[in-house]
Amino acid sequence: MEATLTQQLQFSPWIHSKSIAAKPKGSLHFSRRLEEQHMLQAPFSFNLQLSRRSSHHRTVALKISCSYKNSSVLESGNHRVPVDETFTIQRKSREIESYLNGRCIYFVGMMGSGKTTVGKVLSNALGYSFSDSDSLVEQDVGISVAEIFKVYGEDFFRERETEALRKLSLMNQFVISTGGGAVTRTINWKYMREGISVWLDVPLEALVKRISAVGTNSRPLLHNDSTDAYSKTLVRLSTLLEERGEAYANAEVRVSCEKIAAKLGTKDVSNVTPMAIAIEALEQIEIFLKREDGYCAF
Ligand SMILES: Nc1ncnc2c1ncn2[C@@H]1O[C@H](COP(=O)(O)OP(=O)(O)O)[C@@H](O)[C@H]1O
Ligand SMILES: O=C(O)C1=C[C@@H](OP(=O)(O)O)[C@@H](O)[C@H](O)C1
Repeated sequence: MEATLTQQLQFSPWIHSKSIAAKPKGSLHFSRRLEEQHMLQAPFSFNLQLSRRSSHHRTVALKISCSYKNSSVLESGNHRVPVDETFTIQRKSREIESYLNGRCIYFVGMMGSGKTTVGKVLSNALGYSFSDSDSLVEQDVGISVAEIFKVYGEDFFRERETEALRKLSLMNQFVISTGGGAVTRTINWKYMREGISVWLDVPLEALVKRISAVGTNSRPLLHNDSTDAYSKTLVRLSTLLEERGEAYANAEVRVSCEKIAAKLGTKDVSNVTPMAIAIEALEQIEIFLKREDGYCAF
């Protein structure tokens, strides 16, 4: 989808033909006639076009034109500059905030899918607080998730995880990173439905690469004594994804990293930044709200 915003700026600065002519070829140049005169005052207009493609990488087209005594004496080529993602996420956040009406956003997804990383980016953009259900459990029990699994077992952890989600369901204006296994319990969905659940759908290979980069110490379900941690992590994550795939699909919103990468013209999701994912999450949440007609602007 292309949409352009054209901004005409007219002003008449003093222009020194030599300084402009010194610019690299193809950027700005004067016709020959002007070069004899070193100083002139000419009506000078900028033409800025913000072109919006379907992806988050919008660009600004800068076209400069200048006329002197009713004849064009200066022209520039089209210059396209990427518009910073920060501008985009701030704009999207402002657009959606009143629709959200303070409801929490719950990120669900496999270990390593970016729930915490993207969650912090989004909370910052929305001016929401950020919370991580794992951290709440650790604060409640007083030891790490890995130690909880070791000392009390997974069932104990799952009970504490549900309690953390129950407490979070009473909050407003939070972005919440849930543990990768939160989707496995129906009761957890009851709590997450108080807000909007967003599934970060990341390909298995990317998950393994990301987790291998930081190690599996904090993820007890991936603990292994194998010398080849990468392949063990791959096998374990693949099994978990197989078991949970349908559960993640219960989320109201899905953010596909592969689709974002495709919009960027690549198949490599490692080029997809947390900011780009957060922007896509906002766009998909907006679509969800409009489809459900569930938003009520103030
Ligand atoms: N879009 C991304 N591109 C590259 N690395 C990422 C991206 N999102 C997260 N990561 C990295 O992946 C690892 C896991 O991210 P994290 O946010 O902790 O995932 P989760 O909370 O879902 O387990 C971290 O090292 C993080 O820096
Ligand atoms: O997938 C899982 O079952 C788990 C994921 C972990 O959270 P992250 O998704 O933040 O790693 C943590 O809740 C626990 O180790 C169990």
